[in-house]
Amino acid sequence: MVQLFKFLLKSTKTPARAHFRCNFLDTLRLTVRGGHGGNGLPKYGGVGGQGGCVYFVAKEGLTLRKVAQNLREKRVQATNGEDSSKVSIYGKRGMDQRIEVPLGVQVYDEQQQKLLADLNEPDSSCIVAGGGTGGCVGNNFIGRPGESRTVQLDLKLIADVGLVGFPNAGKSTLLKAISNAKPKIAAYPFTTIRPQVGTVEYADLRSITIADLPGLIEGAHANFGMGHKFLKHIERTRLLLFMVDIFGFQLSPRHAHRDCLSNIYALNKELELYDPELLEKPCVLLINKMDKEGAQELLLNLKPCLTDLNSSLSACPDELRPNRVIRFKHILPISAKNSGRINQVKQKLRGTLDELAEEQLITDSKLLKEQLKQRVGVIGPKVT
Ligand SMILES: Nc1nc2c(ncn2[C@@H]2O[C@H](COP(=O)(O)OP(=O)(O)OP(=O)(O)O)[C@@H](O)[C@H]2O)c(=O)[nH]1
Repeated sequence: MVQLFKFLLKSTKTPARAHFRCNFLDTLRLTVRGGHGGNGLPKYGGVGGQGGCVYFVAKEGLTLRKVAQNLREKRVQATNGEDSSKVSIYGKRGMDQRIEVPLGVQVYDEQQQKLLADLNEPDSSCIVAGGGTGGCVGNNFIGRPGESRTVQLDLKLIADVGLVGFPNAGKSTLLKAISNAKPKIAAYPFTTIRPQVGTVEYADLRSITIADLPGLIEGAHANFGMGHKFLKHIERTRLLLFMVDIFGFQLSPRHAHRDCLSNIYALNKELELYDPELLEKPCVLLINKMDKEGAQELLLNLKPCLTDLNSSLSACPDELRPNRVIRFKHILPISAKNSGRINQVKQKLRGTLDELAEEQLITDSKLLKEQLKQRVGVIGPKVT
């Protein structure tokens, strides 16, 4: 009986709505310190060992949560250099501290508000706290302290496609239908409370990654809802996939109902307010829930506006009107729930990404040719 009561009391202690707590960690603060330089030995001209340094290495498949679990104290210190001695005139160098961090991490110096490194290549590394120099003639044989700073690790997901849309548009349903991801789907807004990444596979064994970036609502730029907490992840995507509900969206009874066209402008505006450069990326628009009754009629009315979003801008409410309207490469009406036209979405995404890669290749080769020409101009025979 006592055991039963103990169990019941224990179970009531579990915080309510545990599934709402976001396990996704995308920032982490660490204090790092390089090792102190060892002291020299003036009598014999001995030099102290240099302090070890702290450095980060980017690794695929790691999460910031894992890093945080491994470094519970959030403090990393490299070991000190050894003092010079009669038996070892040159003191041993201190041991370096190697910290593996997830790929896509940006490292900021908290005090100086300065970007120290952008680790977006596998195995790329950066020294975040150098070791102090060992004692020698130059410093009166007194070892110097190592660098010390507080760094902020800011993780930005790297995905080919960024999926953006207001809550309940059907983003998770699409992600589930198109990729290997298993997101939670429900008929209420904010079901997805952290970014989800899925991989889409193609018959030629190539694959692309799609990140569902939730929490975007009208006014997110003014920090409404989750604000732009997750929108930062979009910066590293190559293609933006917008999704809207053909029937529009209403956040709550207190908010106005926005029709599909207003939602397209509202998404455009939110992204523009966050970073206008995002609108330079190739964009694809999906109009979802086409299986529902009345959807075809709505689409028919919407079609003239979709073909020229600029000319319909005058009908857009002032607060939603963007300065620059997105030019969508493709606009596809779909039904994510019934997998209607999902294959077409897959092909369009792949086609657009392939085109983008080709353009990049051409620009790169042009740049390379230009650099070669310049180099030949400097070291090659002079052309008269
Ligand atoms: N009829 C119909 N319903 C759909 C379709 N796609 C999604 N839904 C429904 O719309 C609701 C919301 O879908 P989600 O996939 O959770 O939407 P979401 O955009 O991920 O929503 P958040 O998690 O709030 O960001 C669910 O009840 C889905 O079953 C569709 O093509 N047709």
